Amino acid sequence: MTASGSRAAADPAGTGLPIAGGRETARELWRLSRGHRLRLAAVALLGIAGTGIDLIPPVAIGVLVDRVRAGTAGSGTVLLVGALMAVSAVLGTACIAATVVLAARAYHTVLAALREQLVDRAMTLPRHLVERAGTGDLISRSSDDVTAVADAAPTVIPALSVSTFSIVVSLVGLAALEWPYAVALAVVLPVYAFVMRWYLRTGPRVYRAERTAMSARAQQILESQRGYATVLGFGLGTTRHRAVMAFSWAVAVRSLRARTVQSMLNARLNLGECLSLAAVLVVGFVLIDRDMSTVGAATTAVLMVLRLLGPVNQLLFVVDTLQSALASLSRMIGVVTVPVTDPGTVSTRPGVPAAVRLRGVEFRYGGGPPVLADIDLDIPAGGQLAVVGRSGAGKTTLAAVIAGTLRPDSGTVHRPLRTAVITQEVHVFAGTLRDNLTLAAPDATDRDIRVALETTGAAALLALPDGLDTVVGAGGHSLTDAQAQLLALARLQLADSDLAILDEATAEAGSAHADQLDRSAAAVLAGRTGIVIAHRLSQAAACDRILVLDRGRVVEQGSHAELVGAGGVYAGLWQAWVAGQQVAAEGAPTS
Ligand SMILES: Nc1ncnc2c1ncn2[C@@H]1O[C@H](COP(=O)(O)OP(=O)(O)OP(=O)(O)O)[C@@H](O)[C@H]1O
Repeated sequence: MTASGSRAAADPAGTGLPIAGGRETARELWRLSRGHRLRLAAVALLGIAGTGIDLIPPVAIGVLVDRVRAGTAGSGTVLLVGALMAVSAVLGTACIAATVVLAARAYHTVLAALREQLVDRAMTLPRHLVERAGTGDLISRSSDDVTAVADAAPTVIPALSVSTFSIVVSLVGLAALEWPYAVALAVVLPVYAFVMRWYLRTGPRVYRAERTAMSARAQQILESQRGYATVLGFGLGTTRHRAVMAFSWAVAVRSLRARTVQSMLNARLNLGECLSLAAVLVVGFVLIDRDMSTVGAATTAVLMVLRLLGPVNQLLFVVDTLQSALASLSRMIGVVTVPVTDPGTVSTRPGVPAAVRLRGVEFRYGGGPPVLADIDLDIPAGGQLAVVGRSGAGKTTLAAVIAGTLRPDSGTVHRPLRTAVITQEVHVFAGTLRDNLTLAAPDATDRDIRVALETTGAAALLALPDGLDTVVGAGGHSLTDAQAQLLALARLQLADSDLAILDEATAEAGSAHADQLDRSAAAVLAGRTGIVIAHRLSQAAACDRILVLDRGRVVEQGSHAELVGAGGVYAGLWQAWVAGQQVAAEGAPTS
């Protein structure tokens, strides 16, 4: 249990889910912004206009200073300057507010689309990928990372856009005033560039380490909860507690490092601020001394720089949150951009869409020994194959490889595009009986549902307290195992897939319901290609062909009669099963 979590922490790139690179993240964001690009152009225009208007007060104050010094400032001048400042404050604020609102609309929509895609993709990720990375990683990406990006967006995006516009517009304004002022500021800018460079090198690494540690901790807690019975059964409480403590401590250490880096950023920003003001003041003094600038112009320059310091600091300050959000964003996009399937290994057979064909299939769990080897298999459209074998022979793995939830390490799998699987763990979703039945057939009418229930011998489900409106699953009416199996079979009937894979679909049945479930399974399989992972050999006998697996290899193949006649492995299993049935019948109470 501990292994997967510690591997994810030690080597996130090797065993975790993929993390998108900078280019991939930018490409995906650009793709997601489709439909909002006009709005983004409006954001840019309004931002430039707003920050431009913001320069009016420094210029007006500079003019006022010069007039006062020259003794030409009357009450009219003061009133005019005041009016200009008031108008610019109203207009500038309106423009910036519109920029922020428009940008917020754009990022909320883009983030919602990204979150939707993340959930969609998370549901269909290849199982081997999730098993290797650990579910904790996936949960952390769809919770912690989504929260980190959603929390950061309202502060980062306005700060980023307003700061960028302010810097550009102020530099142009300073150059228009007297070019040496712009040069003085430009000379100090490398200090900020240095701070930014240091931060970009340190920040992402520190934040990624913090998030990875959080993922590993989530995985530990999740595994302790899932394996609660085992933990109690083997008295592993203290060991698990220590493991969770160790992973929590790793989070604390990395969080401390992240906060230290943040404090160092603050100190360097203060240094940049002092240098900027000093540079403009010195240049102003020299220019005034040589009659190249007025005191009013120097005042304007200092006010512009003071106005600029806020946005610059804000920009560098949010780089912190921006880095953290970008790290989360690249983890979210890493999931979204996992390729949907590997077309080279699992695909539909051209010309025979409902047939199944496997050639040279080999499968290993996590690089271990082969669990399936040299599997060649043909099921014609409409044919039905039973897979039998001892426990651990590889039957479930074969079903998952054919269904496409596991990808073979080598060989090819052709299967119908529309494939549905029923596993032993039938999940009843919280919701009405109707919702549960129409999961894979959202357009089905109540009439379709009734027909499917009758065909599969599950009409008894209609007798639940509120019929199709009965709320089942967590918090609702609880179904027996046999009822849940019937529901799954009726759901599969409604989905009307070309290939149905029943993996131990009747294994949970109590003996009283076994015959009913066998009949229901036969009704579902009628008219479509079917694969039955048969533990009850009566199911195998009803199929056209039987495939016998032993330690991942096909050891026999043929019809029931052929295999019984051949006297091999299947014949032995059949004799043992028939004998077991007779003993059970003799031991059964007579009525
Ligand atoms: N997730 C997994 N990781 C590693 N090994 C696994 C995993 N799942 C199954 N195995 C191993 O693969 C082999 C085949 O397992 P599989 O469940 O496919 O057999 P099976 O024939 O369906 O067994 P059963 O009838 O008991 O369900 C077994 O040795 C099993 O321990």
